[in-house]
Amino acid sequence: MLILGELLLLCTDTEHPKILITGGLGQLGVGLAKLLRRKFGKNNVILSDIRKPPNHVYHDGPFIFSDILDSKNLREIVVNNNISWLIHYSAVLSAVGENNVALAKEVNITGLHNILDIATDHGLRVFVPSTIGAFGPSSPRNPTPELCVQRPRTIYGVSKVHAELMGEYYHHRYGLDFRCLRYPGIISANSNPGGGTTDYAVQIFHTAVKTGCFECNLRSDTLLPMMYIDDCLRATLEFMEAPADSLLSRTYNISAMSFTPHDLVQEMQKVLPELKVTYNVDPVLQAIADGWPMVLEDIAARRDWGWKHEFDLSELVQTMLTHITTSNQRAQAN
Ligand SMILES: NC(=O)C1=CN([C@@H]2O[C@H](COP(=O)(O)OP(=O)(O)OC[C@H]3O[C@@H](n4cnc5c(N)ncnc54)[C@H](O)[C@@H]3O)[C@@H](O)[C@H]2O)C=CC1
Ligand SMILES: CC(=O)[C@H](N)C(=O)O
Repeated sequence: MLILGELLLLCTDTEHPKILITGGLGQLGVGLAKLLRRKFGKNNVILSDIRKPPNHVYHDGPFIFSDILDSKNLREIVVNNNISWLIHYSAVLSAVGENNVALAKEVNITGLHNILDIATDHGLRVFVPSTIGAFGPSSPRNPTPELCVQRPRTIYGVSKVHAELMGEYYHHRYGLDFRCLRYPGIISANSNPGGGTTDYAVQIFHTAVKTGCFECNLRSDTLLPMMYIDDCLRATLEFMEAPADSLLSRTYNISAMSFTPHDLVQEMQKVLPELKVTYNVDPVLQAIADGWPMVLEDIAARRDWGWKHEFDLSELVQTMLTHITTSNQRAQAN
């Protein structure tokens, strides 16, 4: 006969999803693993990547090597660990992708095919993030609705539209529980961005605190949708938990705020009045940003599964500066 403790353990094990995060050592994966582990238990969330994790990540919970291009190995990991949710974070982002189209095609398209096939074969719930980069210059840019023309001009954007369409196709054709959010540019203090067009909005905080100045690679009036990482990760968890019958769509925009470099600098100068910012525009990045949404409309996410952001520009700036200043002080003290 089972004693109460064993019974409770069995219930928790069956109630909690067993989650694999691919590409987990990038800007977003470690934070998501922390959030999911808090909710579902440390051992129910496996972080994976093709790189060696820093010590604190290795000791925080299960980590394994997984190359999404090795479909046999990926399948073994899913089967051996009884995975039920797959969070597919591996990707080559917009700026890196324009410098290496072949790599972006392989990781973002071939890799995605492996993920969708394995998720379908094993009945997984699969999350694939899309991006504001899935829109292009012919999309309405202010605001950009959920459903509109999508003709991106980057390999990153093309591969993300492909992911949205393939995932929705697998959902309708094979019943795959595919879920996709179009993230804005994500701002985080403890993790670095992986080579995108919106990276300036993270780098500016670190450089400003360290040196008091910053050289921005986008024009001062470039309006783009952005979100603080805590909102992004919470949205991902809430969306994954949403009952399937509440989801009228499988791909949603999510939005929090839009700002230009000028707006961001003005807000930062309220705390760092001496901050000096100069502009040295990168024409490749500027052309990408000029084709992306200025404001993302997210009515459907708010209506269907209750999405609500918490951080606006002033909260973002205060939180980022507090985090960075505190961790710099801690590093200096050690
Ligand atoms: N960070 C952002 O502002 C936004 C991110 N997203 C999406 O969210 C997801 C996560 O983004 P980030 O963490 O910022 O990306 P990132 O570029 O920081 O990290 C991507 C990770 O993928 C890994 N990776 C590359 N090739 C791989 C392979 N063959 N097998 C397994 N892993 C591989 C890399 O080692 C890296 O750790 C991506 O799909 C990205 O497109 C979408 C919109 C905004
Ligand atoms: C918005 C994104 O998808 C990413 N941060 C990028 O700039 O490529």
